[in-house]
Amino acid sequence: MLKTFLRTLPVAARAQIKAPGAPGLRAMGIRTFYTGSPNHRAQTLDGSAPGIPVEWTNVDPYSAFQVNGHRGFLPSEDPLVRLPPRFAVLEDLLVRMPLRQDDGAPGLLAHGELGPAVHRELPNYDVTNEEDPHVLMALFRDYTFLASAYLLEPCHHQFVRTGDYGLGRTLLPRVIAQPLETVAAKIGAKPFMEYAQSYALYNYRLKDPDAGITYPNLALVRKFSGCPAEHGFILVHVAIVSHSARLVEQALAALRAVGQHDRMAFNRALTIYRDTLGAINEVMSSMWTRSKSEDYVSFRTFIMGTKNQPMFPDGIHFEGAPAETNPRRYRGESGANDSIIPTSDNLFQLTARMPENPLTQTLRDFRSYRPRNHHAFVSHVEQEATRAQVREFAMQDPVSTALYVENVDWIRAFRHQHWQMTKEYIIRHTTHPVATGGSPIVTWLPNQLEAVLNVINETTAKLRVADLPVDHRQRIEDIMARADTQYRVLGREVKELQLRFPNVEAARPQPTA
Ligand code: HEM
Repeated sequence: MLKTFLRTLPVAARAQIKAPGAPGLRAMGIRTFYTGSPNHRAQTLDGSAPGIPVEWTNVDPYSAFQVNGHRGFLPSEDPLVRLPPRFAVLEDLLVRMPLRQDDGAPGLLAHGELGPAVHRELPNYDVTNEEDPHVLMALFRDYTFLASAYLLEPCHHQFVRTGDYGLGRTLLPRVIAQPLETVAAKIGAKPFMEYAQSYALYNYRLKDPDAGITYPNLALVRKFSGCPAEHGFILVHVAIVSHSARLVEQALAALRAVGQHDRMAFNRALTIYRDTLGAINEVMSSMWTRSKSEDYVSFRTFIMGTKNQPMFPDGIHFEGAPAETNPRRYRGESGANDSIIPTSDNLFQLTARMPENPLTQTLRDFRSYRPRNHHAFVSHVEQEATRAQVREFAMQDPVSTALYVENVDWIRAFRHQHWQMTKEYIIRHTTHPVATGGSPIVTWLPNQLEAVLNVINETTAKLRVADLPVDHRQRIEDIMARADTQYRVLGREVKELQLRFPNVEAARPQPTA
């Protein structure tokens, strides 16, 4: 089986794995769940984890993020918590950095001392020889934390004083810029803070290594603020994504079932997918209690991007980088870079039903800010669902149609709750027109929510509800009534908010990097 797997890798990768003294697949972050030959159930090389269908092959076998039915969108191994000792100064700066340190004392950011400390203390570490995927990922996490803290430190203080973000630092010093650029190139990321590879999914540790990835067992590695709301905000994302393995597995199972015209297998996959989305929505609800809404803006400043943001009207410069590569503009960290909703949108062919407008362009642009294997998986699901015509296949059978609608309704529920959170955590506390990822705050999220409500309305209009088995019938009737009301309320809300945010057009699209 190992031979079969090796044949699926690029030549250079094969040579490296087979080289004498090579660290082995696991140490290289390669946890495979595919055999490379079609129509087989996938197997793990160590024979331990549940398999997924083989149609999917991770495009980057070296990445610390392998998408599979064992870990879903989480990294293949829990994040590296501490950097190797040779990076002691960087480690020490990050420990002293948060507004409130672990011992309760104010950290460097609290008094605007991070910038001077970077200039005074940080050497220009040479990272060109770093190859271990987990060390690379930890370095990426840590340099992106430091870069964002450095660039946005003045904005934090201005916001605390005046409620306005003012201007950020625009020159990223070479001691951060150069190693960050090198590490980012090695892992195929943009050299800026990102949701999966830095802020959220590579930023947790297990309090008890033998217990599972559940919220109570999670702690943060890096922080900007150190307040409980920041802890809750980041780790609820991780707890949500801990359910994603099921989705990956069942998305592929559903695609395969369509290919084989296997109605029972399709309905089974959609049932498990639906119930997993239900569980995800439940964890999402825990955000309300685990991260207090009134505290969100106190740590949010540090996850802002440099694209479409008034704090960086001319972008930022990487010191020492070739002139033609400056200035840079990158979207900030955002849950929009999570892969659960994009995968679901693609599986149920919702992305294709989003309106053609700049807001939908933004949705696609967000998809490039994620690990290579996440991006490839999201695209793979889109291509395969389009090729197989998942929606069309579902519509040929009343129970499949009901299951399709019940899944889409959980996507609606996610977006609806998420929109309530955005109003409560952000819009209630600031008139800043742009979200951390650079999207216009009052129109972008409703663009997608409205499209999903449209799909529910269109699909249920074609369904003979009376013919459904009784449990589906009740659910579909509830879904129809709710979608109708939410559609009307959303339209009214957005109109009102646009009046309150006349400056929302400030979020005009800008070129990336
Ligand atoms: C207090 C909690 C949250 C708030 C205030 C919030 C806020 C936002 C905002 C403002 C956006 C717009 C994009 C941008 O940043 O420019 C966004 C997008 C997004 N966020 Fe969140 N978010 C929260 C929690 C979460 C969680 C826990 C997840 C789950 C992983 C998540 C997933 C997403 C997704 C998928 C999008 C894209 C929306 C779409 O496709 O319609 N968010 N979020």
